[in-house]
Amino acid sequence: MFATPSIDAEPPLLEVEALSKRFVLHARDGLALEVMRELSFSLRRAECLVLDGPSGIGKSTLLKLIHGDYLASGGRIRLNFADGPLELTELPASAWHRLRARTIGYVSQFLRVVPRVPAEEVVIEPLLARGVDERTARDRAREMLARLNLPERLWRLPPGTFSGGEQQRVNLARAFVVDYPILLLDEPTASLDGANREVVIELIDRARRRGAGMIGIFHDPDVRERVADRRLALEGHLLGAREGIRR
Ligand SMILES: Nc1ncnc2c1ncn2[C@@H]1O[C@H](COP(=O)(O)OP(=O)(O)OP(=O)(O)O)[C@@H](O)[C@H]1O
Repeated sequence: MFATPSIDAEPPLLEVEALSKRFVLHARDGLALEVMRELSFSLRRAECLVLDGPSGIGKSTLLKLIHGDYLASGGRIRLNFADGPLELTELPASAWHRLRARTIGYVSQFLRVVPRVPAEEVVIEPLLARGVDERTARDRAREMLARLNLPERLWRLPPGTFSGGEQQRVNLARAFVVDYPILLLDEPTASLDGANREVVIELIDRARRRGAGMIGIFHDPDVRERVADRRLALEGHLLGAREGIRR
């Protein structure tokens, strides 16, 4: 008898094994802050994994480790592509730019604005980086900004002076305008009103339907409930700062 291939036979999109992180505070006489110890989990295609756990437990740190903003102190992060696995913890610094442009989208808590670059160009940039022609990129960026209800009069202005919610919507447009296989969402609805929260929930549903794997932090319990396919409680795996300080 031959085994029937099933979707479960597919390797997970992302595998995290025994991931650890300690920050060494050089300005504090080399004090080490242990934030994560041997965390293991996996992320499948077409799912939204929601991180649970109290403030300071390491949720944002986990997203930053996967996005390559922080170096792991131990363990592995593996991406399984159709043509084989890629070990992110061994990736040279020069390869990260391409990986972020093509594979891992990230909505950070705060928009990192580049002075004088208008909102529309901020959203177009990841499309151009993926080789989309300028006309199509502009149309798609405008469509996404309109979908997120950013007033058209703001599109040609740099977002540095925008309100928190307006900046957050530029950030969201930049991440959702591209069909990233993996999306990391750090409080994407924190500064939004109810109507725009609904738009984000729809964008997450749409990303799930096209097969994206998402890891998200959502403080709003209603949003958390509605978007989560699975939850990952960090308490069991992580040390809070209280226990973590060691020399
Ligand atoms: N760059 C850094 N240097 C030193 N310590 C850091 C750094 N980044 C995070 N930490 C510490 O790591 C711990 C976890 O922080 P993190 O932001 O990941 O928590 P969180 O669970 O996302 O919290 P919140 O829900 O409040 O956003 C905190 O004690 C924080 O002070």
